[in-house]
Amino acid sequence: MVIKYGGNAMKSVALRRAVASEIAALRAEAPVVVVHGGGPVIERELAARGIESHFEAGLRVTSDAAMHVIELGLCQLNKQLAQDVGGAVGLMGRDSELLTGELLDPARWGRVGRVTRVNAGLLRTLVGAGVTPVLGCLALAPDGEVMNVNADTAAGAVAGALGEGVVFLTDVDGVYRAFPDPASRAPLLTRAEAEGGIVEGWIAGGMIPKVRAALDALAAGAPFATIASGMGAGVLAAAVRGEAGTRLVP
Ligand SMILES: Nc1ncnc2c1ncn2[C@@H]1O[C@H](COP(=O)(O)OP(=O)(O)O)[C@@H](O)[C@H]1O
Ligand SMILES: CC(=O)N[C@@H](CCC(=O)OP(=O)(O)O)C(=O)O
Repeated sequence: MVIKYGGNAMKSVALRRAVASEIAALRAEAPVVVVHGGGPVIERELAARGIESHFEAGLRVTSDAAMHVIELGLCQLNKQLAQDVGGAVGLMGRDSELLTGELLDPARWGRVGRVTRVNAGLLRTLVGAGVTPVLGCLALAPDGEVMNVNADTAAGAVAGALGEGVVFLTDVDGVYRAFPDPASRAPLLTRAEAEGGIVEGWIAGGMIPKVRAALDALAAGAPFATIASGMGAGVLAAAVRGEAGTRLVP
């Protein structure tokens, strides 16, 4: 299965290690591919260099200078995560064309792209050799340079290409029908409900790319796609069993 890891669920070293050990424990049941972002690391690295960045429709507008810094930050995080998980190899999407794609609209977003092809064969080879791929979300653009891909989008594309289930770990227990009330968590959410939620506005901000990536993964053949919390012990395993989080259904 594919585990997407990023955002607030990696804000402290203790949390990062806790999530890594939950991911490592899951491998006793099924092989795992980790796809990660690193919004907090990116923010920190850009701020340290005085590079401002903002989001357009949930995607970070990425200048060439920002792209350079984002790659530095995410590559280092990638090595750290692979080490935390153990028995893993850290790679970026641009390595061996693991993730290739196209730029969305350079006039609007700079070097932001979407994934059109996944080197699923290499991921299967690594998993078959008993190694866990830990894949950073930066992909190869048609011009041979790196591009910035939202990590949820990248994880959804990987799950779809592998035909495997995906869990998106985040800082909330799933999709809430009345955010921020956790009692309003939807255990199941159909495509129609999710699309309605985006239009009506109760699914907003960073939840939109997660829901869209989950629906895209399902459409591409992933057997399940669940959004769950990376903040609590045991939640990941429960989410895989369908006992935590929000499972998107067709
Ligand atoms: N209906 C909703 N249910 C839960 N969270 C929501 C909802 N709508 C918007 N959100 C927001 O989405 C956030 C998760 O997205 P994001 O911050 O991008 O996560 P990550 O950084 O883990 O990828 C939540 O923390 C919450 O603020
Ligand atoms: C295009 C775009 O927005 N890319 C994201 C990539 C990292 C990411 O998605 O990280 P999280 O999963 O931690 O949010 C960004 O630059 O923040």
